[in-house]
Amino acid sequence: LEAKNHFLEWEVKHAYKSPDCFKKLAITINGKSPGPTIYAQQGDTVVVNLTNSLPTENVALHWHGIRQIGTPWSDGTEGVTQCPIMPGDNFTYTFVVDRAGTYLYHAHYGLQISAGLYGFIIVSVPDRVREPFVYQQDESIILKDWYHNSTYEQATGLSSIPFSWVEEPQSLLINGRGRFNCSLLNESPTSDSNICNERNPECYDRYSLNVHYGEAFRLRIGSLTSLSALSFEIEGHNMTVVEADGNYVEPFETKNLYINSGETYSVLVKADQDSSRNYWITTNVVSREPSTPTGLAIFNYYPNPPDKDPPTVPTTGPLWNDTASQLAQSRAIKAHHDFVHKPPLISDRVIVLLSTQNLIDGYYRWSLNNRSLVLPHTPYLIALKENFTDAFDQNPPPDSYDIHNYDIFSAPGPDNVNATSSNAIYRISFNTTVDIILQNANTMTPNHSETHPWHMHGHDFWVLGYGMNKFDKEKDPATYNLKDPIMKNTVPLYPYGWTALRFQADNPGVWIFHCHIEPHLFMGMGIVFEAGVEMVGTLPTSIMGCGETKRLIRP
Ligand SMILES: O=C1O[C@H]([C@@H](O)CO)C(O)=C1O
Repeated sequence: LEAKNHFLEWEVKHAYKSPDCFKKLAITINGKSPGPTIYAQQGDTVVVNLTNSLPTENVALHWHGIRQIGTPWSDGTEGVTQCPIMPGDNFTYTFVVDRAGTYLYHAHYGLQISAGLYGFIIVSVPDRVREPFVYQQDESIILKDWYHNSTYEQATGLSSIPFSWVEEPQSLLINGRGRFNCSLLNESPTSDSNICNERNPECYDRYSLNVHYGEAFRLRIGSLTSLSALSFEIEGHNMTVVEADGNYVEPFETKNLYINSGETYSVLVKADQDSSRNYWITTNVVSREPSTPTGLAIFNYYPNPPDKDPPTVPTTGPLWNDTASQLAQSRAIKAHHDFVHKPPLISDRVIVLLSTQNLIDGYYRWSLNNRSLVLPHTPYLIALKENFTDAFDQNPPPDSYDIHNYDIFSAPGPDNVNATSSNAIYRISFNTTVDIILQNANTMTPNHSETHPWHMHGHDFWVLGYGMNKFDKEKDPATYNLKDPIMKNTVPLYPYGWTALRFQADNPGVWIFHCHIEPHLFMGMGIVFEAGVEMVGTLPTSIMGCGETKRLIRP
């Protein structure tokens, strides 16, 4: 059977949207937020011709979980793999979806995920290939936190003195739908009553998942929240987790699924409850003290009306600060016994990344080993291929931090002058095995440490383990799961804890590894690494046009 090509024409443009009844300027694809779902089969080629119709703003689109083997210039990461797509310009992304599974796409520029530029990529198995579970129906739910102020105000606050944090979102959206309580706004009679209006045709009914009694279905759940870690549940129904980030999971049952920004899961659900009524589908903020109401959708048993509210009070989810239960679920996620990819037993290099919040020149920034990432004007991929050594700092960042003296439990004071902004990158020998130990610490607020979902481009990594407190390089590696670790592309780092990963640097290119909380990446929370860039083929000139690359495309 032949692989297919999918040709998609996408126009990125502004539109007023009211997904939770509050009218907001959003960034859409062909007028939609979330954008269209890409459905393809393993081995197919996806071609997206993107036109940037934003009048005053650049754009870039990342294909999250797609490794871009042989096409590192299609990764869609502005400053790393391409110049941004300017207003009025267009750019063609071409890539192979080489593995079945549940993936995402989203903007990789500014705070455009927060503005609504996101969607699903669903890749089915080849014909005649069986998955390790059966289901009658394949459904999907994409989760989003939603802010009412503009992403321009947010970006300004994050990059100003005094610092102004984005705070908690106003709504949680399930498949792009929520319902904000407009009466909370206290609108004066003179204010525009169209700002928040439940009769607005854009303010839809709740999303409704329609099932027949007795059926089993697969539910794909993806999160592209800007900030919030979430718990997801279907009232009265347990879920069996079977897929994580495109990899089959040794099945386990749970009442609620924890999901961080950038993660995808598939769960199996049996419609075996009282079919004379509907049930709530709920999502709640965890990890940060919530002030956002529960996100709601309806689990609808045929033949009840799809929009009929269930007779019960919606579930409020687990305690937001029950880190132990989140950690327990993370540890329960292992590779399916028939789909174990064994990691190499030893690594060639260990990079320990201490994650801290610091003041740099009075600005709030996040740093890894005291380096806060700022992207250069010349994308790394082009700078490295063309040997533009002035394009970024050529001294590599450190592989560790001052482990003996740094106290991860105390807030770095404003007098911490060690952290600096940097565009330096890690150079990794091609095809070597690398461990990354993510080490969490206290923020600048006393007795406060946060959860960060870390996402790697171009690779899946093995999740070797999680622990609390300071990673001990003598003792903790003995606890690694080298037998059946799950492979993922996004993994949580818990408060005051560590997460250990291993990956094979086998994909030639330049890749970013970063916190998937969009404002945190904006504040420098990421690293960039290169491996095998000399093996990358001829770069398309369409990725050029900014920084020093201008000289490459002039005759
Ligand atoms: O980056 C962040 O800044 C704030 C707070 O730490 C300082 O206001 C917060 O909660 C973050 O996640």
